[in-house]
Amino acid sequence: MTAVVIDGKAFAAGVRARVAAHVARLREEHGVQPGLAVVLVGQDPASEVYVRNKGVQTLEAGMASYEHKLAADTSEVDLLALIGQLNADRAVHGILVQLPLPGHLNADLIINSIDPAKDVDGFHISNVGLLGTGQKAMVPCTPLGCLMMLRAHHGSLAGMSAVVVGRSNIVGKPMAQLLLGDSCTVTIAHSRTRDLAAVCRGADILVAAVGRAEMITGDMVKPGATVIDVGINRVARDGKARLVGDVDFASASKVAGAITPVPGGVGPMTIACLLANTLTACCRAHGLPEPEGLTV
Ligand SMILES: NC(=O)C1=CN([C@@H]2O[C@H](COP(=O)(O)OP(=O)(O)OC[C@H]3O[C@@H](n4cnc5c(N)ncnc54)[C@H](OP(=O)(O)O)[C@@H]3O)[C@@H](O)[C@H]2O)C=CC1
Ligand SMILES: Nc1nc(=O)c2c([nH]1)NC[C@@H]1CN(c3ccc(C(=O)N[C@@H](CCC(=O)O)C(=O)O)cc3)C=[N+]21
Repeated sequence: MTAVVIDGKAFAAGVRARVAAHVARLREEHGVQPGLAVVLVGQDPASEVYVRNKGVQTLEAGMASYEHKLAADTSEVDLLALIGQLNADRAVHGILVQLPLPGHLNADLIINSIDPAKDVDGFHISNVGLLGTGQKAMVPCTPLGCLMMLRAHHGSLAGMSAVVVGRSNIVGKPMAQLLLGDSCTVTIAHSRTRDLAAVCRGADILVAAVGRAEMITGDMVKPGATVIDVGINRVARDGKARLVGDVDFASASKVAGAITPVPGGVGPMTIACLLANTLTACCRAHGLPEPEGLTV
C-alpha cells in the first residue's frame, strides 16, 4: 500500500484564510484587532523555525504581532514583570512564551503567570484542567492541529485505537486528551514502554511526538493506519541540513493508509492553530461570537 499524504501545508493555508476573513470582519464591524505577543528568551535552535514563520503569518492574518526578544540571562523577576504588563495590555489577546526556557527560569511558574484567557498555547494549569474535564479551554496548538487533520480525514474517530508516542505536557498528554475526547481508545507510550513496536502496531491512529529522528519505522505501523508525525528534527543529509520527523517516512508510507510529511505536515498546522487561538481569545475578551470550527 502507498499512503495518502495529508497535506498539512494546504490544510493550514485553509485555516489561516478562515482566520484572516474573520479578523477582517472584526476590524471592520467592531474596530477590534487581535494581537499576539511572543516572548523569546535566549536562542534555542529548535525554536528558530517556529519564530520565523510565526511572525510573518500573524501579520498576514491581519493581526498585530508583538515580539519580545530577551537575553538568555534575563531574570525570573524581569520576565514575570513583562508577562504582568502583557496580561494588562488590552491590545494583547494572546501571549506565547517560547519553550524551552533557559535552565535558570522555572517554566511552570512563568507559564502559570500568564492570564489563562490569553494563554494561546493552552499550557496554563487552568487550561490543562479545563481540557482534562471536557470544559471550554484554550487548546494546545500542535495537538489541536493534529486533531483537525484527523477529523477531516476520518470524520468520526469514535472507537478507533489511538497510540500517542510521547508524554510531554506540550504535545503527548494534550494529544491523548483530545483523542479521548473524540472517543478513541487511547494508549500513551513513552521511553519506558515495553515492546513499543507491538504497541504501535495496534494503532489505527499513530501519533509520534518523541523528538528522535525517524525512529518510527514501517514495521511498527499497522497496515492502513493513519500516522501523524509531530517530530521536528534537524539532521545532516548529504552534507546539507534537513528537517525530518520522528517517523521514517520512506518505510512508514509503504504501510500506512495516510501519513503527514515533515516538513509540510503538523508544523504549519501548529501556527495556523496559534492564530486561530489568538482570534478565539480576542472574541472571548470582547464578548463577540467565536469563529466556528476553529477549536474543539
Ligand atoms: N510540529 C510542531 O508543531 C511541534 C513539533 N515538536 C516536536 O515534537 C517532538 C516531541 O516534542 P516534545 O513533546 O516537546 O518532546 P519531549 O522531549 O518533551 O518529549 C519526548 C517524549 O518522547 C518520549 N521518548 C523519548 N525517547 C523515546 C523512545 N526511545 N521510545 C519511546 N518514547 C520515547 C519521552 O519519554 P519519557 O517521558 O519517558 O522521557 C517523552 O515523553 C520534537 O521533535 C519536537 O521538536 C514539538 C512541538 C511542536
Ligand atoms: N510555547 C511554545 N509553543 C510551541 O508550540 C512551541 C514552542 N514553544 N517551542 C518550539 C516548538 C516547535 N514548534 C514548531 C511549530 C511549527 C513549526 C513549523 O512551522 N514547521 C514547518 C517548517 C518549515 C520550514 O521552514 O522548513 C514544517 O514542519 O513544515 C516547527 C516547530 C512549536 N513549538
